[in-house]
Amino acid sequence: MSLKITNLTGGYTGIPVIKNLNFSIEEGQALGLIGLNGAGKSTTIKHILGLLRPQAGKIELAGLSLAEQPTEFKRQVAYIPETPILYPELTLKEHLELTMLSYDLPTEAAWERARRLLKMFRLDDKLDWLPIHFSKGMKQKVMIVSAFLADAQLLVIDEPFTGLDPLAVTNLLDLIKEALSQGKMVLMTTHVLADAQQAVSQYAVLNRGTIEIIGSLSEIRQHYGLKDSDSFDRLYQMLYQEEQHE
Ligand SMILES: Nc1ncnc2c1ncn2[C@@H]1O[C@H](COP(=O)(O)OP(=O)(O)OP(=O)(O)O)[C@@H](O)[C@H]1O
Repeated sequence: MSLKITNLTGGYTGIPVIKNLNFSIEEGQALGLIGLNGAGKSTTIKHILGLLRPQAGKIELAGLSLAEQPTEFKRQVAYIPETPILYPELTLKEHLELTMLSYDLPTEAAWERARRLLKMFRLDDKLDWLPIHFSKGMKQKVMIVSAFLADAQLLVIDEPFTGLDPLAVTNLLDLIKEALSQGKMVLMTTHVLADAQQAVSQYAVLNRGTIEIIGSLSEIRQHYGLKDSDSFDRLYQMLYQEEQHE
C-alpha cells in the first residue's frame, strides 16, 4: 500500500503552481513537505485531497485513483488543516458524530477511540460545547481528534505544530508515531523541523512548485552543502537566494 504521485502538475484556474511532482509514501512512512512560503505545499495538499483538479498527472492511494474513484479514495484520507474548519452550529459531540458518519465507522468502537483522544487533548468534558466557546488551540485539537478518529490510511497534516501547547505537540507526535507503527502513511507540511524530526524520516524540498530533492535531513544537508552544525534556517536562506537568482 502506498500513496503515489506521478507527474503532478496543477494549481488554480489559469495559475499554474506545481510542476511535474513525483513522490511516493510507503506504509509506515511519514514525508515532510518543506519550502518557503508560497512554494506550493498547500497547493500540493489540496490536489491530494481532491479539492483542486490536476492539469496533468496521477494521484493514487492503495491502488485507488483519485480521478477515477474519488469517493473510495477520500475515505482513506484524513486531513488536519492549518486553519481549523468547524461548523458553528454543531457541538463537539456532533462534529465527532459527523466524522463517524462520513467514514462509516462502527459507533461503539469509534466512541471508545474518541474518548481516548478527547482525554488526551483535555476535551473530554467539553462534548456539548460549540466552536464559539473554543480557543484557537482547542479548535486545532478538535481537528486532530477528528482526523485520528477517522483511522484513515493516509493522514495529511498542514502545519500541525503552530498554536499548540507543548503538551499537545507531544501528544500529536505520539499519535503520529503510533499511526506509523500501524502501517499508516503521513504527509506533513511544516516549518518546525525540530518537532517534525521526531516522526518524519523523509523530506521533500519544494521550491517554486518543483521538488528539488527528496531525502533524509542529512541527505538534504549534503545536497545544499550545509554542515551538521548549520541550523535549518540556513536552508531557507539558500532557497531564498535561489529564488532571487531565478
Ligand atoms: N486560492 C488561490 N488562488 C490563486 N493562487 C493561489 C491560491 N492559493 C495559493 N495561491 C498561490 O499559489 C502559490 C503557492 O501557494 P501555497 O499556498 O501552495 O504555498 P505554501 O508553500 O503552502 O506556502 P505557506 O508556507 O505560506 O503555507 C503562491 O504563489 C500563492 O500565491
